[in-house]
Amino acid sequence: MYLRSVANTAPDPVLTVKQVSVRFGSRRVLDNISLELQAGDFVGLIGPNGAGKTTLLKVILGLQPPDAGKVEMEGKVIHRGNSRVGYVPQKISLDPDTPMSARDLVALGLDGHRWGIPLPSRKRWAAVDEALAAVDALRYANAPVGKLSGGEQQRLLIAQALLTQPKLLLLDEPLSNLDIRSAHEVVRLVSRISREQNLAILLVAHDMNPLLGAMDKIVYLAEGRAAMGSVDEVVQSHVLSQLYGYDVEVIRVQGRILVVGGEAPLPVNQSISVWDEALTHVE
Ligand SMILES: Nc1ncnc2c1ncn2[C@@H]1O[C@H](COP(=O)(O)OP(=O)(O)OP(=O)(O)O)[C@@H](O)[C@H]1O
Repeated sequence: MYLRSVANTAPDPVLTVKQVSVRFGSRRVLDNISLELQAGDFVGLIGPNGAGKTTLLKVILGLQPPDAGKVEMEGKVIHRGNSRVGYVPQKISLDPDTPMSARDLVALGLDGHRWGIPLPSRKRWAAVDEALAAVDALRYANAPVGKLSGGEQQRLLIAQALLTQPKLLLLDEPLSNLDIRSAHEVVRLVSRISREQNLAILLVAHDMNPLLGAMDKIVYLAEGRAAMGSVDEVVQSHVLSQLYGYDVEVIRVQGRILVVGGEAPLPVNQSISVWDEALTHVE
């Protein structure tokens, strides 16, 4: 009886991905992927180029129907345009002369929404300013967006995605094009928002290093397969070798993690890409 009542009160995970597979032609890009995110989880979705990270985000957003499996938000099958899912796509480049203030850019998060019932003006701007405050961007709210740094622009895009008060925030490569310092600032910001708003966050990156110590869990994707757990559980030579399908080695140097390819019985360009990643890490 006790066990039953505990089971009944356990909240549904915010996001459940169940045995999802996606094929493009004869190529299986996602192969039986399962993962769960609870409220407040900050999870890094890590993997080399072409591993299927963006495809997985598209499945979660309802933009890419899976060939097998399903995705649920709080126990209900997801649908396209769910206002409870915030999404920041891969970096949009803003023309330096874009005639728009930072505040206006964030406000597009309200106007662009499919349920966009216009809020009374005062409420609307209060919501925009709240989102700007959440990402520490109020001080440049009136600045022209095109003149802001990459890190500042990234904060605005996150603020825009927060406007619909999502339960789940998907960030596709928000750290690419940022220098190390700005990347760490964005990671700290995202980690804080996740805690303060009890928001589940899935952040895509090809380099896990800026996220070490900040993410609660990692989902490592390679060759269409995924392993989820703590960094210590997942980022081990034998776990990653199983995902890649050939021997890779995990090396820890001065607090950084390198994944290097060993004898790869795969096309040369794929093994080189693993080495490239390692070389990028040591730069
Ligand atoms: N609509 C599509 N039709 C055919 N192939 C596709 C399609 N979308 C993606 N792919 C292929 O699926 C693979 C995974 O792509 P995806 O963009 O999901 O990878 P990724 O891990 O996000 O890579 P990156 O880090 O380079 O952005 C790639 O080989 C890509 O070319």
